[in-house]
Amino acid sequence: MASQVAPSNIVVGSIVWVEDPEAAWIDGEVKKIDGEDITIKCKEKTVVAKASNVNPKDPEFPSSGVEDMTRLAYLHEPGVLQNLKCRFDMNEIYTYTANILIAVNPFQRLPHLYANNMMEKYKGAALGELSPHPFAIADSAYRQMINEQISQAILVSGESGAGKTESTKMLMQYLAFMGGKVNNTEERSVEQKVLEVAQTP
Ligand SMILES: Nc1ncnc2c1ncn2[C@@H]1O[C@H](COP(=O)(O)OP(=O)(O)OP(=O)(O)O)[C@@H](O)[C@H]1O
Repeated sequence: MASQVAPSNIVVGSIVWVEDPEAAWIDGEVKKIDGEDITIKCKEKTVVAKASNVNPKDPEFPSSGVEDMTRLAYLHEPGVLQNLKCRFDMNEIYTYTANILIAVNPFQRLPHLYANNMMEKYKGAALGELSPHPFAIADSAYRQMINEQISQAILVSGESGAGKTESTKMLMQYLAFMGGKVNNTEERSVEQKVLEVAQTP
C-alpha cells in the first residue's frame, strides 16, 4: 500500500486544521513533516497527525465569514464548519453555497430575520444580492416559474429537528405573499390558508 505524504501546499510553518476527537477540528502551525506524520502545534496541545487528517487553513479568512461558501479559499469540511460557526455566532443562520441555502437552527426567535418588511425587500432581488434567506429562494423559484412557465420545486432536506418545517413555512409564506390575492368573499386570505397547510402535522 502506498504511504500518504503531506499535500504540497502544507509545509513547515503552514497554518492547518487537524481532526480532533472533541472539537471536530482545531487549528495550529506545522512544526515538522516526517513522511506521512505531521507535527502540529495547536493552542493547547501539540499533535502528530496523518496527512489525510490535516487540511490547509485560509490565513485570510474574513472575520465575519462569507455569505456564499463558493467564495471560501478551501471548500473542505473544516472550512465550511468554520464559516457556518462564525456566521452563527453573529446570529446569521443562513449561508449560500451557490443557489443552495444552508440553515442552522438557532432554537430562538431572531426578529431581524422575520421583520414585516423583509418579504417586500426580497421581492424581485437577484439571488445573492441580499443576505441569504428563504425568501430569496422562494422569490427565485417564483420568478423562474413566471418567466419560464414551468413548475418549480424547492427541496428542503435535513435531519430531524434541523428546521425544515420552519424553513418551509417561510417559503410558503413568501409564495402566498407573492401569489395570493385576497378574495373578499372569503374570511381567510390565501396566505392564511397556505400557512395552515404547512402547520398540519
Ligand atoms: N429559523 C428558525 N428560527 C427559530 N426557531 C427555529 C428555526 N428553525 C427551527 N427552529 C426551532 O427548532 C424546532 C424544530 O424545527 P422544525 O420543526 O422546523 O424541524 P424539522 O426539521 O421540521 O423536524 P422534523 O423532521 O422532526 O419534523 C422548532 O420548533 C423551532 O423551535
